[in-house]
Amino acid sequence: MLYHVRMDVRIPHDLDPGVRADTIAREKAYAQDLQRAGKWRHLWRITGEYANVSVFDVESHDELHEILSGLPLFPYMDVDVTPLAKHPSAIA
Ligand SMILES: O=C(O)C[C@H]1C=CC(=O)O1
Repeated sequence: MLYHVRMDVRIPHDLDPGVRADTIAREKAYAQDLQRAGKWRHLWRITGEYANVSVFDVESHDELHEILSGLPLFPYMDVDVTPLAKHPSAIA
């Protein structure tokens, strides 16, 4: 099942710089592991924003929820999920 996910990152300005750097480093490792596993199929920066659009390929709503809620930056994100279905005119 494919899902379009938009993540807007809102890290508080007063967060300890060490905690910030550690959280971002853990987020990167977590995201790259999921990409290698084929679960996180696309990851794009939205130009000019601390936000991304992503496409996930997972088995269920529950699996996606588990992945998203496990993001180290999850406490500092607004997440918007859109389930994707096949378009009848798509050729691939
Ligand atoms: O920077 C972001 O968009 C947030 C998050 C998503 C992947 C990652 O490494 O960080």
